[in-house]
Amino acid sequence: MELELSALSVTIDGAELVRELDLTVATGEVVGLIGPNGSGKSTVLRCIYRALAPTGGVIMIDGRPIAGMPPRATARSVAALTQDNGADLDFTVAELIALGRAPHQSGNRALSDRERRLCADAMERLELTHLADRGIHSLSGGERQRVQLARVLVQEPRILILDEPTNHLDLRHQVGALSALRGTRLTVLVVLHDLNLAALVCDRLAVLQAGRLVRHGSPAEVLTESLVQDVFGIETVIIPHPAGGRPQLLHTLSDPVPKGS
Ligand SMILES: Nc1ncnc2c1ncn2[C@@H]1O[C@H](COP(=O)(O)OP(=O)(O)OP(=O)(O)O)[C@@H](O)[C@H]1O
Repeated sequence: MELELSALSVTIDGAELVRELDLTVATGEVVGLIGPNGSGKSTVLRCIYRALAPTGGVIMIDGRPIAGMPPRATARSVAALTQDNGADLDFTVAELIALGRAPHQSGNRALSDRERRLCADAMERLELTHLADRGIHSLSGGERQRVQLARVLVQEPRILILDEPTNHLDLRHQVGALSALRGTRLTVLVVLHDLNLAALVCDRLAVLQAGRLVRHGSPAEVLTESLVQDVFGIETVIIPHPAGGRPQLLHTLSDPVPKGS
């Protein structure tokens, strides 16, 4: 399924949070949305999973505007892992993951054998099987984030919208989760702050600055030292990864201000 944003704009209380954004994510492509804090990344995602109505432009799935689709139909195609996925109720891990099947169910039907296998596979893939009966509120931040990832995977969406899906994960789980993402062959739009991981996992990157798309293209086209300086305001050295050649950033800390100055 293809996701297309055309002239997407969001204005709230006179502030233009997103301006005339054009972006297409082709079927099976992983596109990373990057940019500094407050540049509008989550606002764009919120429009796609319909938590926010854009004030201009159109969002289309396979050429059909989502604004006219029944919410349940959108929920069957689009799964979102957001910054505010916190579960209020103290579900167990197994129960919360099974909730991913809700858009496919009617009434209180029990999970089918296939659906139970799907949940068990997702728990295994994200190393959660041993936590199946634990309450969500007793988990660490990283464990909870892996549960939410398992929930969106069992939803079997065609399009995945992910807002910083790895920000609570340790390095091994970050690499594991993003490797799993590449293996899903889903259409993915993902916000990532770690530009090195974004360069490794994404087919293309789109850079937002103050609500505008300022650059998009392959990681090698986008991640240049001048772009990082202009958009993020830091000096960095960019080298090709020894395996595969994707750009990787080497940071330098600024000199500390001498004491007494
Ligand atoms: N409902 C709202 N009313 C007013 N301003 C808002 C609202 N929602 C978001 N904003 C502002 O819009 C800007 C973009 O917010 P957004 O959350 O999209 O940024 P972001 O790029 O995802 O940032 P971060 O990297 O910090 O998560 C921010 O300045 C934010 O304060």
